[in-house]
Amino acid sequence: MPEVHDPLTDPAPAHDLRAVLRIRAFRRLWIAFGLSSLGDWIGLLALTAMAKSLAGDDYQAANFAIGGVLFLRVLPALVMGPVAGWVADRLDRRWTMILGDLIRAAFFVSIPIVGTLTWVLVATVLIEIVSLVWGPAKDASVPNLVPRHRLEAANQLSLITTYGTALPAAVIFTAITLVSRWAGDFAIDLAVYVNAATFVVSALAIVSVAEIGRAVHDHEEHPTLWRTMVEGWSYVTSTPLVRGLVVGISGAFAAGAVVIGLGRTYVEDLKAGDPGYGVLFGAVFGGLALGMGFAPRLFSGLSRRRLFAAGLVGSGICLAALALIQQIEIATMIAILLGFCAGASWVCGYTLLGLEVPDAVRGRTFAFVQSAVRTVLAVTLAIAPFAAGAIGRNTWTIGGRSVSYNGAATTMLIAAVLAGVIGVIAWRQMDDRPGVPFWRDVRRSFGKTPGVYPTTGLFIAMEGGDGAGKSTQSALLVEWLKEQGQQVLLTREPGATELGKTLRGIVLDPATGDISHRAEALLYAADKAEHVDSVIKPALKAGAVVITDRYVDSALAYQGSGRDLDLSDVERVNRWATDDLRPNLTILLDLPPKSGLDRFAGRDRIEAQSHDFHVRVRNAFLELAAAEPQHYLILDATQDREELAAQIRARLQPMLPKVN
Ligand SMILES: Nc1ncnc2c1ncn2[C@@H]1O[C@H](COP(=O)(O)OP(=O)(O)O)[C@@H](O)[C@H]1O
Ligand SMILES: Cc1cn([C@H]2C[C@H](O)[C@@H](COP(=O)(O)OP(=O)(O)O)O2)c(=O)[nH]c1=O
Repeated sequence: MPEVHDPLTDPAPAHDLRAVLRIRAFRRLWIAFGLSSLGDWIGLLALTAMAKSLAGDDYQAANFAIGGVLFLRVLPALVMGPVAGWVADRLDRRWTMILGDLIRAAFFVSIPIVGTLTWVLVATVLIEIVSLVWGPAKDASVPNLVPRHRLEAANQLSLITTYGTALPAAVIFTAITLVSRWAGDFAIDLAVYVNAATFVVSALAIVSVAEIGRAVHDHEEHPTLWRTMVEGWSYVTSTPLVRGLVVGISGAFAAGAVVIGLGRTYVEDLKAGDPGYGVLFGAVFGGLALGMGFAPRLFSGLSRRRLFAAGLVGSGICLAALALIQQIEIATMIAILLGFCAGASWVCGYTLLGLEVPDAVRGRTFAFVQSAVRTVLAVTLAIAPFAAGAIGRNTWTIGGRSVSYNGAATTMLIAAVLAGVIGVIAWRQMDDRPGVPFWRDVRRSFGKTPGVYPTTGLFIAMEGGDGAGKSTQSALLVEWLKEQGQQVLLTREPGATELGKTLRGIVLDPATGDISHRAEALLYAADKAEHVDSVIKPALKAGAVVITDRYVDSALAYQGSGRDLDLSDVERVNRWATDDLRPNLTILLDLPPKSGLDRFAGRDRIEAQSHDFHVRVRNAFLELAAAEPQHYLILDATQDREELAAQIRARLQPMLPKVN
């Protein structure tokens, strides 16, 4: 693909992943990185399989060998993570990556040639150490290749690629082992060679990215792992919600890790061999990707906290089913479901952490979570196979029938119970909708219709807390749109119609006092119904750009989450009221509630609600946006007016109706 555009002026929105890939240098680095990740996963599968076969037929020895490989994979990161970053900062990044790839390729080639278990283990550690320097060199060069506003999308792409390549790796591994089954152990050797080849190709790809250049030495301090852990720990332990989240996220990881750690012997017990292992591994990671990608959208009406805890309990149930149902085809289905549940929890946990942890400690908290997850991963990967080996193969004779029950399945069952217990504890600590039965929530949140998006004109909603700057930005936007020759209508809720004015008087006048929350929701909904029918729809039909200052999201946030109403009830009422007409784009001006309310002095009936109420409202807005990112532009409203206006214009430019 030739470089036909300037990445700085690419009009695509900042979160558009394809726009990052249009940047040639980044695209090449990404290809190299994708290949290395793919190679890494194939290598992991091949080395565990090799460790097993080198350990011989002894169940215990095989489990110990696999546990050893997996544990040694994560050990260097634990011990040397921060040091590796420091080293990477002092070397030429491009050469670090090229040599890193070549060295890893050489180590992988050496493994089948030497062919001893000791060398498998030693080489695993050495390869991992090289990877540890390679990773930060790559991460640090990305900001030099992409413009600032695309950095987040670039990071997201890196993350997706790191975990996403596990699935094709599993497919390739399975294919190699199936095709060359007749070749015995050579199949595994072949997988290791394929893996080495991916590193060589990756090195070649990096040779062509001259832009990476020499590391600009910065003096930014890298906090030690120890300090990160201590600071994160003190914040996490003193905040119940965050404590629940961290324990839960670690639990979700541990559930996945148990399957990976025990998978090799588990499939052996089911007589499914190497191809079976590849399939099971791919199933867990495929499910994980599905859960991360689709669960929040699939259950968009379910509170994130509930989805988080439900995912954990679900992982536990799947793990138990996996232990009890000893049949490879069914086990594969369950493994997908298990990955899905763990992925749903993981992504909700991360979103919630992002929402609930204040700016000042967020960096440290995330660093703590990363370290905690690595530790849990290392411990689980190491302990699970050892526990399985220690339990061994058991056969009991009950009533004349012999029942065999093996260490791998027993250990999974124990882990299942632990995951379930953690899920229930997380549920208890975090449930934000006590009294509303879970299944009713699920039923209502599932399988919603997608809503109606206008095809003539353009419908834009401004949303955000009180004082976020919606009126200011709406006015600036109207001015710009008119300059572009657009027909524009600026309107607002509540109070844009005659009926609306009366309703606005009632809902906002402090003299109204406390009214039933359902009545309040219905008054706002009545204002919307009149607004949509008599103002918004006719203007859109005439081809205008309609900007509304507040719309349905305000009702979902203020009445659905601020008040103690059922979010899905509020949603249904509002869908009905608006004929399910949705904005083509919602601009969310995000601001901590206090900053917004400090911008002015008077308080109407809603603004006078408690601080907690406004925090719930803010989080609800962010969750709505996170569930459907393609229809949202989230802006940090602490920026100055002009900066905000420029970002809004950049996002809207490609969406505007054609002017004759
Ligand atoms: N980006 C900004 N930075 C600082 N103050 C702002 C900004 N945008 C608006 N304001 C001020 O904040 C107050 C609330 O802005 P307004 O646009 O009325 O918010 P909203 O319509 O969301 O309630 C006004 O006094 C406005 O001048
Ligand atoms: C549209 C809408 C607004 N509201 C609230 C949010 C605001 O506090 C108030 C509208 O007040 P308004 O003064 O128009 O908004 P702002 O303070 O942002 O300029 O009504 C709801 O609770 N539900 C809704 O559906």
